Amino acid sequence: MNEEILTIIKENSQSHKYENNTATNISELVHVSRNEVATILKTLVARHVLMKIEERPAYYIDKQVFENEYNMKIEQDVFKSLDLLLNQSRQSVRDFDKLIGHDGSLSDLINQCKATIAYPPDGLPMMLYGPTGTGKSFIAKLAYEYAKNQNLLEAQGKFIAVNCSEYANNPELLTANLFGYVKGAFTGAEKDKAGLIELANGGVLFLDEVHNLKAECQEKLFQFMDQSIYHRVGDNETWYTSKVRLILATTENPEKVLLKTLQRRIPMTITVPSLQQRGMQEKVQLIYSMFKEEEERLHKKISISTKAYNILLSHEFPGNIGGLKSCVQSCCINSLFQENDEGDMLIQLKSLPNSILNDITEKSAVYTSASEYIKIDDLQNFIHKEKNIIRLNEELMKHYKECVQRIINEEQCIERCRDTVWKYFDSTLIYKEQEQQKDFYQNGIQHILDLVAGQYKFEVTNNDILSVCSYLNAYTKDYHSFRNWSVKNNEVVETFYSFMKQHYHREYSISEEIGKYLSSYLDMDVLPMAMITFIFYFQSLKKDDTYQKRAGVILAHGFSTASSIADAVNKFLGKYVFDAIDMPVNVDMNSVLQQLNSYMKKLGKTEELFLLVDMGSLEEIYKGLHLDNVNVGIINNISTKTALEIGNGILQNRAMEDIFKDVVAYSSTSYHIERNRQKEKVILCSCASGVGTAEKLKQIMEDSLPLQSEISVRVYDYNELVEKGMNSTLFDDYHVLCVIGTLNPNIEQMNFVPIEDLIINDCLGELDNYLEDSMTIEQLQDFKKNILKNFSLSNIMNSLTILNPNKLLEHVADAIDRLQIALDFNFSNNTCFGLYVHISCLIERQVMQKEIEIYPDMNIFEKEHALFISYIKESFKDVENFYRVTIPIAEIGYIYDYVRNDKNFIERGFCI
Ligand SMILES: Nc1ncnc2c1ncn2[C@@H]1O[C@H](COP(=O)(O)OP(=O)(O)OP(=O)(O)O)[C@@H](O)[C@H]1O
Repeated sequence: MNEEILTIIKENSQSHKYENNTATNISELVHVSRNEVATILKTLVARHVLMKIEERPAYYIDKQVFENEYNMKIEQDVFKSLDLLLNQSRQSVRDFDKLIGHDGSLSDLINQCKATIAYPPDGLPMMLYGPTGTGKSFIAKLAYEYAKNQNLLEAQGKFIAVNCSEYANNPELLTANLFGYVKGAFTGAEKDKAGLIELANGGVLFLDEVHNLKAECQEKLFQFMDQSIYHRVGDNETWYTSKVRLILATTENPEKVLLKTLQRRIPMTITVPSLQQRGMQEKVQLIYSMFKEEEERLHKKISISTKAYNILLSHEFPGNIGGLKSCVQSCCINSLFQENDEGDMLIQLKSLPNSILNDITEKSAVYTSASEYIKIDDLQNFIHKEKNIIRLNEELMKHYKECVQRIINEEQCIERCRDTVWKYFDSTLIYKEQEQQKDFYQNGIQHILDLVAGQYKFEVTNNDILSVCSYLNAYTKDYHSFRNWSVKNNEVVETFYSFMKQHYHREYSISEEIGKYLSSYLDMDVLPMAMITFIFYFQSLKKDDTYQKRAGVILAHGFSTASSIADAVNKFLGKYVFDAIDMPVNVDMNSVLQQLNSYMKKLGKTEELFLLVDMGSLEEIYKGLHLDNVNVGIINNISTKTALEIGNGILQNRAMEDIFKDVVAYSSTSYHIERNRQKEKVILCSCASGVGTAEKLKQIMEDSLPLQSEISVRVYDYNELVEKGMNSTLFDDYHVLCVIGTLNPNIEQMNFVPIEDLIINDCLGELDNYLEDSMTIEQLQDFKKNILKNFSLSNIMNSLTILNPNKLLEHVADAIDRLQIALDFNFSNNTCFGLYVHISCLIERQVMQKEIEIYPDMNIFEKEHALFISYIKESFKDVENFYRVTIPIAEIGYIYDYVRNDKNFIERGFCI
């Protein structure tokens, strides 16, 4: 019982949900009376295992967890409030540990400070150089505290700070205040006075904004630095001495503002980074601690809207940490009377100072799925990420152990783990780092992900790169704890890892591959628990289209038969083609089917699945599969050789049946194809004028389709359509509702709508016949309305050609007029229209030098229709001259097809 209670309290303590650890809550969870739980809790407090917070209702915190987190020892076991406990933890923090970033961006700086101030015998002068508000004064004060704590200073040694900019207009006064003066040294010097240098004797003198020191004062100062002696102002005789550790600070480049002689006497210049350079983790910590201070000051809890919070995180404060701090304070003042039902003060977007609101730009876009308001205390969850990574391990392990103990099933286990990992990765993305901050490390990871993505056919987004970087950052920072944790849990991690391999072969292979690259490129040793985390994360990666269309899986009995074959074949093919499912040797058919069906569920929208099995009745398998809109080909008795042949066929995009037939011909395999895929309904755009025209036509059609229509539009080469007719493989994959184009391909059983019908004739009624089964009445009406709008002649011309459509039409109309005169008959409106469009596209093709060179039986056409060819040449002479093109015979052939299909031409029985 104690164990169970302790686990609950530990978990809540780790996630800072302390308030959940009340006796009542716990008694409900463990199904034991509240009194009994209260007695147990009391004993645990007495044994210093738990701390009691005596609020109403009282709650409990795991002492060890708290002590580890705050890196301190707590003597007391009972506290009146949580704030008192937190206060104690804060007060116990010594000197440099008070700096946020002491274990991060400022750790080198702190080491430099420590070494300089402790340098024997009396420390060395140091210069802190950095933009305003970055913490130079704070660091100087902490350096003093450090020296004090290390007994480097005399007992009475003080910290004296002087801001030189306050004396900018009166440099003499600064010199006098620093070095002291004697009576009569200047008007008003009524008696001798010791300077600050003397006051600081045995302690630290901090000179801020030192670039304001005039040359004279600088000279006096370096003499003091050299020999620890100086004159008071007005007395050049007496030497005074003082033992002071000097810290100087400036926002200006010391090399430009200080005398060389002074510079030489400052051996250590320490650069303090700007707020932007501190990284997201430290920003969160700063915001947290600033609001925490305000909570204490105002005796109120604070919640902040995610929008306001994200702006605080991403805004570039010119005043750096100081600027952020004043912004936090302004927010609190502006929201003093803004409360929610729980009495929390609410910081909203409107609480931000106007200067920041006016500056909100695109780059403030932040990625968080958190709820609308965040409690300041909850920000803690985003801090200590290094420890979070161990907590993440713990949580994953907990789900897995529950699965092993059969408290939850495998599916639930995977779902919970995935959820946990995604939430973790989400929280690392609260703020998108800016592009220019990409460092070598990030570039390396991007390169690795790109390499692996190419091989495994998935897409990598910028967020993926940031997420992986962020995880690996935390991982390297806390590598030792991670390794210790792994050693302790080694056995379970190993079985967990093979469990993952069995269920997610593809993601497993991706993680392994990335692990290998990380080790060879970035010298990183990725432990199995980190691999497991990646396997869960990579389940979210979007597979690219080719993978999406055709998938392959090898299913075999034996510990690693399937995965060995799959790995070998994938390596050989240089692409990830096959997933693998390893089945225990004596497993029954039901379990096989169960595995397969859950695999099919994971697969998503695949059109074809190649299922390679080692044995078993094909019939038994396909009858047990839940197939939904996917064609499945099952082949048995597979080997590495047959798998390789099939993999090759998949990559070459050969038809499933052809691939299987080839394999069966030389091996003792058999196959069965279960066609279950519903063909996609399409409208085909195919134009004699070329694929380019068809593409543009497709665009207009797509713009006209109603939003929710299940019909899509595809382009198909006109000549291929004419040549192959219904035998084209296109019809295996698609249910073609109709073809729209400039010239009828004359295929039986195929509906054709000439483009001109969409423009001039009210022939849209015909579309009803073709589309009524695939669209609702409303959708059809919308579609037709959009067509009428989008298919005006000028719109078509504008979309189809890059040439000036008005000029082009004028020329074409003239040429067609001439052709009609030569032929001595008038084309029907439809033919005219078709010819306008066709010939305009034809001219554009010539101009762009993309002419059509083939016309079926061209030689015969040339011989038999010489007269027609000469008419065209004559009629289009001006067009040819104007555009400097020559209309080739093949193109004339297609013009002839228009003319020959004209109803007036047919009626008059012409033959030219
Ligand atoms: N690392 C840090 N952790 C916590 N608080 C910090 C940190 N750095 C600075 N601060 C806080 O930010 C505020 C500004 O710091 P500080 O005045 O020391 O900056 P500065 O560089 O001396 O500025 P200036 O150049 O304008 O004098 C102070 O309130 C300080 O306590």
